[in-house]
Amino acid sequence: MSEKLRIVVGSDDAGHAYKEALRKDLEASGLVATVTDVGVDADGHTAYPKVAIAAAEMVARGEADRALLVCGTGLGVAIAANKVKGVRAVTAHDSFSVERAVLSNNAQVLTFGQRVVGLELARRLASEWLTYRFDEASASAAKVALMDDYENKNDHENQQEAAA
Ligand SMILES: O=C[C@H](O)[C@H](O)COP(=O)(O)O
Repeated sequence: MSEKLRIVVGSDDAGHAYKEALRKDLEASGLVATVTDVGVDADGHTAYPKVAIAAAEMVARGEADRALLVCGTGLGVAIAANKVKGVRAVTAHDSFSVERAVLSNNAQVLTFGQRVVGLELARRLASEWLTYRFDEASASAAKVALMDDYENKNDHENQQEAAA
């Protein structure tokens, strides 16, 4: 098995219970090096974009390998995490999508909806997720690179416009 993963977990209040359960599973996993919890705590009411962006920024800075985020649907935290440059976040509630999120899309962020998926399925999907590693030599790598190219090109053009 590849190197152990550094994982950041986060949720809003709608995803708090699942985030707590998943964090405990991750902490007990032999495939995980570290778990960082960016909230919320039991009394927390931080809006989902703030938590998701904080977690995704840790991934973008290289402080975490992956993030596992939970909100009511999983959608809001995915949308917010995808605003962070270099981050690919997906919501996936089935086994095949979780596998392909890593092997096809090199997504570093997986999100669940506490109001959508059962807890035991979410726990199983998270444990499967830990076993996958993106293969930079695979045919999928060139497709992922197209997204990075687009993001970097836009960034460069925006910087040039700002400087003009
Ligand atoms: O995507 C958003 C989440 O589901 C969130 O937990 C709930 O958001 P809402 O309160 O705006 O419906």
